[in-house]
Amino acid sequence: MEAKSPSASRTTMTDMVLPSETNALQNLFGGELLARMDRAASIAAGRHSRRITVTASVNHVAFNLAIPLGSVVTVEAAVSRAYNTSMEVYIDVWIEDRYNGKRTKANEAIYTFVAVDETGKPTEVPELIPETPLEITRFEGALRRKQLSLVLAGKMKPDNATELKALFTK
Ligand SMILES: CC(=O)SCCNC(=O)CCNC(=O)[C@H](O)C(C)(C)COP(=O)(O)OP(=O)(O)OC[C@H]1O[C@@H](n2cnc3c(N)ncnc32)[C@H](O)[C@@H]1OP(=O)(O)O
Repeated sequence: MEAKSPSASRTTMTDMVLPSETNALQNLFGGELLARMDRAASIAAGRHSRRITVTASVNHVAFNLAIPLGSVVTVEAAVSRAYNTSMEVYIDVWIEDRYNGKRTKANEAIYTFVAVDETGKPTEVPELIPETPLEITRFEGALRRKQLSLVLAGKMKPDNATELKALFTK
């Protein structure tokens, strides 16, 4: 399988915030944003693997900035690291100023997707080769995030999480 760069999976979805998608403060409801991020990340994982992909884990979400009703919201997702059958997908969320078009980063999230065959069995994905400094930073941090996710899910013994342990022993 030929290795791919993050740009091969980059997925950009732009939409606005409607009244039915807001909370009591008239800001975008968190669950609605999670769904938008999941859709963009699923497309990115599919573009990298050219397989059916399923969400295995939501590793991190930060709702840093409330997104008001009427905002133009852009969700950008790209695979940040690929393993055997799983892929980490990094998602950045931006809002756009109505008058000058300036973009502000509102949120970010990290999801794990697994490529599966028609029976739902995990199947191999191409290697990912990062190119830009940001892609390299995200690639390098991905293994400890995978180990943390597996430890929290009870799928890895903490003793085997070498990258994660290294964070505390440096
Ligand atoms: C787009 C959507 O919303 S899809 C709907 C929501 N998602 C789903 O329905 C998925 C339901 N879950 C499943 O089908 C299965 O649990 C799967 C396919 C995710 C994993 O199946 P498993 O039998 O556990 O497979 P297995 O243990 O071999 O793991 C497969 C890969 O996932 C990784 N993985 C599994 N769980 C996690 C986790 N919690 N965090 C990070 N990685 C994980 C494994 O490390 C492995 O990666 P690798 O092959 O790259 O090393």
